[in-house]
Amino acid sequence: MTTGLPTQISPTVIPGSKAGRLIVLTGPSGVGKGTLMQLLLQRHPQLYLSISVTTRSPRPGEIHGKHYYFASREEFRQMVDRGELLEWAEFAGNCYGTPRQPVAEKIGEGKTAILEIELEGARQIRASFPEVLRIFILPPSMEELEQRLRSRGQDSEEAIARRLRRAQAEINAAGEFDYKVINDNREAALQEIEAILFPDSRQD
Ligand SMILES: Nc1nc2c(ncn2[C@@H]2O[C@H](COP(=O)(O)OP(=O)(O)O)[C@@H](O)[C@H]2O)c(=O)[nH]1
Ligand SMILES: Nc1ncnc2c1ncn2[C@@H]1O[C@H](COP(=O)(O)OP(=O)(O)O)[C@@H](O)[C@H]1O
Repeated sequence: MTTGLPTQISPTVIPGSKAGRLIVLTGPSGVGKGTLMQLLLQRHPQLYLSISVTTRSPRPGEIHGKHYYFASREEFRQMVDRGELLEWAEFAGNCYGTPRQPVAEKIGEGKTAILEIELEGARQIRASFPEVLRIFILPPSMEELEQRLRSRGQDSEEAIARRLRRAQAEINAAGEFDYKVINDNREAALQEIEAILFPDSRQD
C-alpha cells in the first residue's frame, strides 16, 4: 500500500441518458468544507456526496456509514489492493479514500457526485478523470483558519498542529483548481458554489 495511483472510474452509463458530473471540493482542514457541503445538500438533495473510508478514529457524534466508513489499516489496505478505491491518500497520520462503486453508479445514472477530499486525492482524480470540475475553498486568513480549527473543538493540539502545517502547502496549490471560493461569509460562499455548479440553473 505504498501508492495511491488512480484507476479509471468507468461508469456504466444507462443507455439513452447522459453521464453525470464529478465535482471535487478541496481546501485546508477547518476551512468549512463539511459545513458548506451539508448546507448545499440540504438545498440540493439530488446531489450525491461520496462517503469516504478512513482509518481515523470516529469523533464524537460521527456515524459509521454516514460521515465516514471507519476501517482498520488492514481493512483499508485490502480495499486498496482490491482496487476498490478511486483515489486515496494519507493525511495527518491517517488514510482516506473514495469508494469507487457508488461514485461510478451515480455518474452512470446521470447524477452529480461530489468528493470532499484533500489535495493529493484531488490530483489523482484529475489524472484519471480530466473532465472533473475542481473547487478549492480558501479561508479569509490563516488566523481565522486556526480559530475555526480550535473552535470546532474536535481535534487534539497535535492534530491541529498537523492540520495547520498541511494547510499552507494545500493553499499554495489552490492555483491548480478550476475555481477558488473564499469561505468568509458562509451564505456568500455557498452562493458562489451554487453559481459554479448550476450556471444556467441546471439542477442535476
Ligand atoms: N484523498 C482523500 N481525502 C479525503 C477523503 N475523505 C476526506 N478527506 C480529506 O481528509 C482531510 C481530513 O479529514 P478529517 O479527518 O475528516 O478532518 P477535517 O476535514 O478537518 O474535518 C480533509 O482534507 C478531507 O477533505 C478521501 O476519501 N480521500
Ligand atoms: N463561513 C464561516 N464562518 C465562520 N465559521 C465557519 C464558517 N464555515 C465553517 N465554520 C466553522 O468552522 C469550523 C470548521 O468547519 P468544518 O466544516 O468542520 O471544516 P472542514 O470540513 O473544512 O474541516 C466549524 O466549527 C464550522 O462551524
